[in-house]
Amino acid sequence: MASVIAVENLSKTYASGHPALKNINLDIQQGEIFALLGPNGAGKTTLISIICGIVNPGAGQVRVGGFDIKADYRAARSQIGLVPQELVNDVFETVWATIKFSRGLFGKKPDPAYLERLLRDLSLWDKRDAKIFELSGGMKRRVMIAKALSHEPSILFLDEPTAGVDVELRRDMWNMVRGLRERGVTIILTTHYIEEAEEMADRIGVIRQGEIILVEDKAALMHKLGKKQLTLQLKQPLSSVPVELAGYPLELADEGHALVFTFDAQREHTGIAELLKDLDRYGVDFKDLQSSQSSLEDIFVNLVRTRA
Ligand SMILES: Nc1ncnc2c1ncn2[C@@H]1O[C@H](COP(=O)(O)OP(=O)(O)OP(=O)(O)O)[C@@H](O)[C@H]1O
Repeated sequence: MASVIAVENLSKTYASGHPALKNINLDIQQGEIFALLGPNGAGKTTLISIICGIVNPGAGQVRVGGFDIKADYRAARSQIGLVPQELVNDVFETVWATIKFSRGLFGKKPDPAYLERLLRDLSLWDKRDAKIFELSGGMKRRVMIAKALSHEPSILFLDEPTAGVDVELRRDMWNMVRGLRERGVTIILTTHYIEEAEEMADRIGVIRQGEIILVEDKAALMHKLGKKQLTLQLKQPLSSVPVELAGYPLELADEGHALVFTFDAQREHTGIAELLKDLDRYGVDFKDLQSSQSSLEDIFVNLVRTRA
């Protein structure tokens, strides 16, 4: 697959002297949904802002659709739609005027049919003649999305798209993102919500203190790092793991009422059969058992913690 965004050796130090990005290398593939995950202050917005030409890059090179963001700014920028974290709208304009104007900014020919479809998709058609200040917060956010898509970009950036939005809007957004992807639009989203990355992304990048510490196919990431746990509800509580079972990765939980065995689900030999035999041999009886797969959240927390 062709890469639509190529970031090479990108570093950024703000005037304050803060190194926000350190030698970032990243390729975004055409048509993928890429989730950039990272804690507060990791550099997500800085990276997006540089790619979109809002913040000056320091060292390094960024190409969008083959165009250098500095030398060919207009060509690069016209391919991008950006939904920023904060709401920025001229509040006295109508919804319709706002998106019509935004399209015009990119030198695109008027296309009322396209804009109508856009507003309908975002459940804003009924509000087309309303002024922005008359809208609810969620509707204003929808207008931001409509604005970002008004010039039919092939790449859409969503910076924390669902921070503070209700369940319904979040679901609508996810549906919209999937619909856009089906039409070949490349989507890059930043998020704190790991469930969002888990639900939406094809690939996940983790950024921490200005460095990309991991880029991986979501499925491969979960496959590679995902551990499974077997939880046994004990008939009699234990005060400690019996010494005879010390060789197993076991932990007590639920105040001694449960025994948790962590294993690698990818290995052929999980050790479960031996464990169950040994539990029987050493008289540890259980009344129930269940297994669970670690979520991307567990993986992410572990990753950030182990690198800290
Ligand atoms: N204009 C600026 N001047 C100086 N420092 C800045 C500026 N903008 C951001 N920073 C700093 O750069 C670092 C990265 O900030 P950035 O906004 O890119 O992080 P983020 O990952 O988007 O965080 P969040 O999840 O909180 O939005 C932070 O330490 C921040 O304080």
